[in-house]
Formats: sequence, structure tokens, C-alpha cells
Amino acid sequence: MNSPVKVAVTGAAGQIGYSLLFRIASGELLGKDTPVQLRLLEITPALKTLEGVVMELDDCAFPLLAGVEIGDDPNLVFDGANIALLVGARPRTKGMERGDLLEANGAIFTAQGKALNDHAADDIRITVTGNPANTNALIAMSNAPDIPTERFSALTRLDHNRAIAQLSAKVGAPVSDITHMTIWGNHSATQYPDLFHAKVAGRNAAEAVGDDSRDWLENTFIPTVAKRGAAIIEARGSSSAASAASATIDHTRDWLLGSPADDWVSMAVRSDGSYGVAEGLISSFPVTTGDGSWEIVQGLDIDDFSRGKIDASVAELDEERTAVTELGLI
Ligand SMILES: NC(=O)c1ccc[n+]([C@@H]2O[C@H](COP(=O)([O-])OP(=O)(O)OC[C@H]3O[C@@H](n4cnc5c(N)ncnc54)[C@H](O)[C@@H]3O)[C@@H](O)[C@H]2O)c1
Ligand SMILES: O=C(O)C[C@H](O)C(=O)O
Repeated sequence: MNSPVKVAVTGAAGQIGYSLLFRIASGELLGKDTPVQLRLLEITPALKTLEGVVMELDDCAFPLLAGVEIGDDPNLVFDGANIALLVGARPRTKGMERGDLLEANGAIFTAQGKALNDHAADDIRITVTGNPANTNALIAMSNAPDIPTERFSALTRLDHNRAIAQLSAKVGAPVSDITHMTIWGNHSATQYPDLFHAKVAGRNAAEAVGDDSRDWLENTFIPTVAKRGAAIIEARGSSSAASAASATIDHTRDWLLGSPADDWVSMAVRSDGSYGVAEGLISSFPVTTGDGSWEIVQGLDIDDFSRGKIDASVAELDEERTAVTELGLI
């Protein structure tokens, strides 16, 4: 048995937390040989609810759960954390875009970036799920000058998984046959789910879709994936939770334990200028991962259509960066 890993989760009493914590404690994040200590952050009025969630965690008698600490001070909760899942933020409601949350949620990520900088373990890895995820990660990263920038990431794995599910349903192949899916850019309606490099059982996805592939790509696939978050809000009355928790696990598990052989995953990470994405933005790329590091997949052909889509999403990220700079958050 390995020694316990300290996993900090923010917004732990929220909807995503209610699904995420139980999966982490059951070993789905780090495997069945690694005990976890949960360190849970909430705002003060939500601590009572969080106590109830902790009672339920106790009642599961998870063999891998090596302890739970809760609190409302990030400086205490992040102390010694090896992994931080930054989920806590106000979700959007009907009619809002994720970017509308910039100001409301920006302050949270300034304070949490500083607290991680001062108190997390040296091997900290940070996944930002709270929206607007990419720019929140940029804010946290900018406020944590002592943490290497490659330790910060934002979640586009939910979009990646949604894209796989849509393609699987279209071609009638199991999701396990779909590989090399990519989400580029922002976790927003401008994101670009890229079918051109995707494969179905090793075969080019466009070929597998058939004659109407171009029409399906432009008029069904891209809008369905990019607007899925809004469709869930419309249907459920609140934003995606179990699927977001599941994607947060997939993202962080693959980062630490490795992406599947002969495949890649989508992850929003700090751009080094690859594929013409402005350096320093937290933008989604195809990456291979392992042992807590990631590498952007290089050398993919980007045609004019894809170029335009990537540029539009990156332009939005650039605008968000300007907005949070003007707000004094970075
Ligand atoms: N990136 C993605 O794919 C994705 C998917 C789904 C949801 N989200 C986002 O995740 C976030 C959480 O969603 P949810 O449905 O769990 O929301 P929720 O409102 O149910 O829970 C959020 C929790 O965060 C807590 N919180 C607020 N400020 C905090 C702070 N400063 N420190 C610690 N906790 C704080 C709240 O008290 C609340 O319990 C939202 O921003 C949502 O938009 C992202
Ligand atoms: O769309 C939202 O606001 C929630 C989340 O980002 C999602 O993609 O489901």
C-alpha cells in the first residue's frame, strides 16, 4: 500500500462535490493501492452541509479513505495538498454565458492561487473545474509564482467525453472504439471539437461518418458538443454535475497515471505558442500525459476551417485575459 495522498477539493458541499468525493474515496482517482486524505474547502455558510457529506463519507466505510479535514480557510485546507481540485465557484444559470462569471468567481481564484502557493506540497497538481475554468486557472496560476506553471490545468475533458459520446452514437460504434478526439480552445461555446484527427476503430472519423460528414460536423457535432452545458441546464434546471465530476476524475487520473497508449486526451494547459495559440493562455490541446506531466501533441495538420475555429476560441481567451487584467486579478 502506498502512503496517503492529500487531495484538496473546493466547493465540496456543492453538486459536483457530492459526486466527486465518493469516487475519489473509493479509489477511482488514484487506484486501489493508494489511500487518500480528503481536505475539503467550503464557504462558512456551507460548512454544516459539508459536515453532513462527511457523515455520509464515514458511512461508506471506504477502506482507502485515510481521513477527512474540512474548513473555510484555504491556507489551512491546502496545507500539504498534493492534488487540488478547484471546483468551488458560482455556476451559471439559464441565459448566462460562462464568461459572465469572470468577475464573480475571479476573486476566489486569486485567494486560492495565493494559498496554494504558500501551503501546498512541492508536488502539487491543480485541476480547475469551476467556471470560467480556463481563465480561473490563469488567475490561480498568476497568483502562485512559486508553483511551476505546468502544474495548473483546466477541465475540457467533459467536452472531450461529450464529443466521444456524440461520435459514438452517430456511427453506432462503442465509445471504446473512439480515439484521438481533441477539444481546442476555451471551455465555452467557442470551443472547437475537432473531428479531423479522431478515429473510429482506427479509421478516420470523417470516413466513418460517411457522405454527410461535413454537414454533420458543422451543423450538428460542433454545436451539440459546444452547447451541451446549456442543454443540460435547460433540461435539468441546474448545471451538469455527475458528468463534470466524472470528467474531473478522468482528467486528473490520466495526468497522474497516464493517458491511454496510442491515444491522447484533451486538457487545457498553459500554451507555449504551439499551434499559434498565444503563449501564456490556458487553452485546450491534445496532450499525452503520464506521471504528473503532460506534453502537447505536435505536428497535427490544421486546415483553414480548423484554423478559423481555433483562432476564434483563442481570441475569446485573450479577451478574458484582458478583462481579468483590467480587474486587477492577474
Ligand atoms: N469545466 C467544466 O466542465 C464544468 C462542468 C460543470 C460545472 N462546472 C462548474 O463547476 C462549478 C461548480 O459547480 P456545482 O454545480 O458543483 O456548483 P454548486 O453551486 O452546486 O457548488 C459550488 C460550491 O462552491 C462553493 N463555493 C463558493 N465559493 C467558494 C469558495 N470561495 N471556496 C470554496 N467553496 C466555494 C459553494 O458554497 C458551493 O457549495 C461551477 O462554476 C460550474 O459552472 C464546470
Ligand atoms: O455549462 C455550464 O455552465 C456548466 C459546465 O461548464 C458544463 O459544460 O456543463
